[in-house]
Parts: sequence; structure tokens; C-alpha cells
Amino acid sequence: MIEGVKIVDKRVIRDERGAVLHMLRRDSEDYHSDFGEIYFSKIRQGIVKGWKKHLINIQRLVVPVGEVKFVLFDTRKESKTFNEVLTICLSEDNYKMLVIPPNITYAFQGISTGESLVANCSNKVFEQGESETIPVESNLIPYRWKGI
Ligand SMILES: Cc1cn([C@H]2C[C@H](O)[C@@H](COP(=O)(O)OP(=O)(O)O[C@H]3O[C@H](C)C(=O)[C@H](O)[C@H]3O)O2)c(=O)[nH]c1=O
Repeated sequence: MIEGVKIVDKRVIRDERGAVLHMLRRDSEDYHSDFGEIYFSKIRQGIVKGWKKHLINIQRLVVPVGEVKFVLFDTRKESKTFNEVLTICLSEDNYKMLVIPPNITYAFQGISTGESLVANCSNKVFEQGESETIPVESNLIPYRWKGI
């Protein structure tokens, strides 16, 4: 596991009408009061968004619709897990919150047919220039995406 990254189980309450999926509760142990904003990112099947690296912001991601594969790469030279890669697929069936600290390089790919939805509850509001982008085909990251 990459130092500082968290994968937190979240509750799914299913019934025949459609599920309720938890994201953040102020009484849960992973709750942090440093709320910035919540937004949603849609991703089509096969498309990769990234690589990105936030310099300050913490990302807290869940996938309530569809399935998305995330790949994280530890680019922090001072980290115990420098150069480690983590891959995880999130969906309603593997419903967890992925917490990504700053300075981790990551990207994600839509897996299920149609569009998948990533919800992000970030600790700060989005600001242009707060994150860096590396082309998805870059050799700087030791991971090759299928179909890219
Ligand atoms: C998030 C955001 C984006 N934008 C603009 C910036 C770009 O011109 C455009 C697309 O943004 P971006 O390429 O960052 O979108 P995604 O690739 O879906 O990534 C976003 O959602 C995933 C889940 C992440 O984890 C990223 O941190 C977050 O940036 O929307 C804004 O103007 N305001 C915003 O709050």
C-alpha cells in the first residue's frame, strides 16, 4: 500500500428500487472537517483521464455508477513507498472511498460500458494550476494502459 493512501469501506444499502450509497458522514472516522467541494467526473469506457498530480489537495473518490480502474504511482522521493504502483477497480460492487494525498501521480480508466461516475470530495476548492498533468502515454510512469 502506498504511504498515506487510504481505501475505506463504505456502506451500500440495496433494495429492489435501487441502492443508497454512502460517501462521507461527519460521525465516521475518516471524516475531516477540511471540506472544499464535491464534484463529479464522468468517464467513458476505455478512456483514461490523467496522469495528474495534485500539489496541495487531498482527493476522496468513490464510484457510485459504473466501474473505474485507478492507478496510483508514488512520485514522492521522501516516501517509504517511493516508486510503488497501486491499482484498484471501484464500483458499486467494490464500493470504497479512495483517499489520495498530495503529490501522488494517478490516472483512471472507464471500465464498464457507457459512462461511469467518479465523485470527488476534495478538501480544497479546485484551482487551476494546483495540479500537474503528465501525458497518459508518458514513459515516466511505469504503467501501460490497455488500449492506449
Ligand atoms: C474539477 C474541476 C475542473 N475544472 C475544469 C478544468 C478543466 O478545464 C476541465 C476538466 O478538468 P480535469 O481535466 O481536471 O477533469 P478530470 O480529468 O475529470 O479530473 C477531475 O476529477 C477527478 C476525479 C480528479 O481526481 C481530478 O483531481 C479532477 O481534476 O474542467 C473546473 O473548472 N473546475 C473544477 O472544479
